[in-house]
Amino acid sequence: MESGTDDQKDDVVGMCANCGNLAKMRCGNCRQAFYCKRECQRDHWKSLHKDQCRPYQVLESPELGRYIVATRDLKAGEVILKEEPLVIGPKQITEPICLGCYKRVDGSYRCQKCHWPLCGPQCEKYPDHHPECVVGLEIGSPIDIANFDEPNHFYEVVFPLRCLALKKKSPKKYEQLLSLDSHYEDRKGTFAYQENQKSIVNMLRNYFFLQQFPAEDIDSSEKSIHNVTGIIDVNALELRLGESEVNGLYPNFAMLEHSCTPNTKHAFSENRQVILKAAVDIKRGEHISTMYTHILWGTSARRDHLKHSKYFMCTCFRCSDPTELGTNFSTLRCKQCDKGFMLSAAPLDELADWICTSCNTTIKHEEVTDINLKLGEEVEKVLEAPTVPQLEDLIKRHAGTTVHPNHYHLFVTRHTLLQMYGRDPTYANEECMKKKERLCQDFLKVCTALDPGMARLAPYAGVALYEYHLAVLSRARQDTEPRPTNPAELKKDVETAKALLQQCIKVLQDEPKDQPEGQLCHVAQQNLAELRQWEASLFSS
Ligand SMILES: C[S@@+](CC[C@H](N)C(=O)[O-])C[C@H]1O[C@@H](n2cnc3c(N)ncnc32)[C@H](O)[C@@H]1O
Repeated sequence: MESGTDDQKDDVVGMCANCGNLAKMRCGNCRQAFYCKRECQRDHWKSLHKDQCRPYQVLESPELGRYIVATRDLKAGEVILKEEPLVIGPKQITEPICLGCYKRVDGSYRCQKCHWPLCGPQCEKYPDHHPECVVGLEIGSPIDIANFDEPNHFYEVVFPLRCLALKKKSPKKYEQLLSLDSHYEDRKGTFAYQENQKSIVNMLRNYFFLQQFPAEDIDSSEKSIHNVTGIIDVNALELRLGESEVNGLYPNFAMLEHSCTPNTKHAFSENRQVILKAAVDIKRGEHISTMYTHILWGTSARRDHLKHSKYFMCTCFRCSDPTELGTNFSTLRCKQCDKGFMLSAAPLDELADWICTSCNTTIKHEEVTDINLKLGEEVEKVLEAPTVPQLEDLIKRHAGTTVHPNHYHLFVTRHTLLQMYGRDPTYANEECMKKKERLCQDFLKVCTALDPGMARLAPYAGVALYEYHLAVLSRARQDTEPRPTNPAELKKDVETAKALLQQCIKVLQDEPKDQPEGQLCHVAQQNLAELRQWEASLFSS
């Protein structure tokens, strides 16, 4: 059914998309197509517009290249885009997986034609597997995989090969793929380029003899292969499947620009369509963004990652603000005075000094990098086999002397600690549960400041909301034996626990059902039903 016409009246007129007459009405969904009358809209919807109607348009600027803006106001949760992948395949570094269904393999079955490990005969038939099967079959080079527990370098060629094979299989898709940004010139001579030369370009050309295939079927020049690996690195999306992670290229999604406070989130359907939703309300004309890097990294780590993997320096609102939206996610303590904090004097200049907010002492950026590296190493070591006393000690020591309590290295440490209180009976007493509650509150405040729409922090916030409800409930349960001493307080706690579970479910509802976050959402739903029953039994008479 076609979308309605736009009720928002403005004075803009255009040409009817159906008959070419002067028109004042617009399609209510995209606000781009004009119509002179309802019948024209209906006819145009059926003939063309149904496949083209979308609430955004692609624009271009010298700073961003192509990017996307909303053509009408979008509500949080609204679907902006649904799209099939052009091509899908293993990530560059992966343990051996089936090239048909992407489950882990143990080597007990090999494709009868090409000898790539698969799950069984049924997976030989998947069209995804066709390109490497044809190449393997024609050339007969051995697929020499013996260890099935560690990443294997053979898989590095599969995704680029599948991209190159589109030339013959689907020239239109190949054209779409080649229209994506590869940053070929920026990549030339870089470490990634040199590594790809060995592991992908030489492998495809010399081991799989790609040049022997007709040029009209497959591009096998060094430049073409590098170009395709650049397109993958710059544009591919990661899909988490049950047993593995794979990459997919989605050409419309690839037009989204990066922001460190993205206004969209995305998920994948069972048939691997990407579904992009607004994470917050987006106004007409606003840029629509996603996030290419890690939201829980500090500014210099994020910008460095974007510079080396996506070839641009981020200048977004969060990167430009030395306090990172008031969270102090990268802030250090001043070693000269005991009250000041050190912030970058110019966060968009990676070489800038850092300056104390209280005594104006400055330090060099190298010293900041050094402090972060050392703290990162310490945190990583403790998180290998964390205990409550170790985590408490680490946070107390560093929050008191080295970094701001919200510093990103301590933030992930807190996320582990808030889950540990209450699990181990030694750390489940009243005092520990109070600490758990406070930790969850502080953690969620930072989550909300960094990512108001929970575009990326949903898994973290979902866990914190769930743990917070556990802390509140543990207090509530203490007051029920043999009968509530303070029914008003008890009621308040039960209400709070219910609200936290509801929020947890809302935050996690789009998470994949086969991943821990999706499973936690299910547990929270069950807990909420049980809690309602308990509440009814408590206050029934
Ligand atoms: C996935 S592509 C996005 C589409 C791309 N602009 C195009 O025209 O094909 C990623 C590339 O877009 C550019 N880009 C994306 N977000 C940006 C941002 N916030 N600032 C500057 N450049 C950005 C960078 O060149 C980046 O490597």
